[in-house]
Amino acid sequence: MSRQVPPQTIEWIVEQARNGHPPETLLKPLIDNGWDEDGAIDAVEQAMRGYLDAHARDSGLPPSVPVPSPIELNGASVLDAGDRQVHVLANMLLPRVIVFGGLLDVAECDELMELSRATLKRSTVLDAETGGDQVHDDRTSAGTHFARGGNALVSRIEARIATLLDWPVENGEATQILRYGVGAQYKPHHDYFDPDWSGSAGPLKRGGQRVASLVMYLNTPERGGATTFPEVNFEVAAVKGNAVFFSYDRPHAMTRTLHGGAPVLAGEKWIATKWLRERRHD
Ligand SMILES: O=C(O)CCC(=O)C(=O)O
Ligand SMILES: [Fe+2]
Repeated sequence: MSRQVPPQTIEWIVEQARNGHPPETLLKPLIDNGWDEDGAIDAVEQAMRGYLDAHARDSGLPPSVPVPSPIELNGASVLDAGDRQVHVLANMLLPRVIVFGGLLDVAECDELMELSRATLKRSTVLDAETGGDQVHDDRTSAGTHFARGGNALVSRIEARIATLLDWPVENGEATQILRYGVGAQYKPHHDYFDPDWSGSAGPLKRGGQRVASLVMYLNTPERGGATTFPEVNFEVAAVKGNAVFFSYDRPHAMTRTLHGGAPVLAGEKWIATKWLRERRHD
C-alpha cells in the first residue's frame, strides 16, 4: 500500500514541477526531509498523476489509466516472454508502439491459420448507435475467433503475451483471427470504444475499456498489408511471427493510435489480434 502523502507535500511537488524542475530532482529534498527512497518516488508519482488527471478533467479529456507494457524494456533488444525470447524491433513513445520479432514461431502461425480456415466469415465493425455488429466497407477481411483458453495453443500464446506485457490473461479478449485477400483492408480506426457512442456501453460493461492491441502476423503477404499509423507516417511491415503492440491510456485521439491494415496488393494476409482490457473480461 502506498503511504498517505500530506497535501502540503503534494502541493510542494506540483509547484516544483510547474516551475520546471524535473520530477527526479525532487527526490533528494524529500529524502533529506526523512522520506525513504521508495516513499519519495511514490509521493512524486502520486502528486504528478493527480495533477495530470485534474488537468485532463479540466480540459474535458477522459482520465488516463494504467496500460500493459513490457517490464525492463529500457533499451533491451530481447525480452523474456516465459517460454520464448522475443526481440524488440522498434519502440516508439507517441504513439506508444512496440514492434516485436519472433513472438510466434512458424508452426504456431501455421496451426492458427489451419484451425481457423473452416470457420472464417466476413468481418464486422461495431455499430456506433446500437453496439451491434455491422458489415462495413471499412473492413473487408474475413475472421473468426478463439475464446480465451479455447485450446492448448491459444492458452500457450495467451500466457506468453501476459508475461511479455505484464498484463493478466483474464483481461484479454478472445483471440481474433483475420484473413485479408487481395484488395482487402481495414481502414484507419481506433480500437478503443468511443465513450460518446451509445453503442459502446455494452462492450464497456465487460472489462472496461480496451487499453492495448497486439496484432500478430501469421504470414508474410507478398505485397501490401502493412499496419499503418497514418497520423505519424509510420507503418509496420507484416512479417510472419512478428507483432505490433500499441497501447492507449485513454480513449482519445491524443494517443495517436489511429491505425489501419493497408490493402493487400498480392497474396494474402493473416493476423491474430489480441485486445487487452482494463479489467477482467468475462
Ligand atoms: O490488419 C492490421 O494490420 C490491423 C488490424 C487491426 O487494426 C485490428 O485488428 O484491430
Ligand atoms: Fe485495430
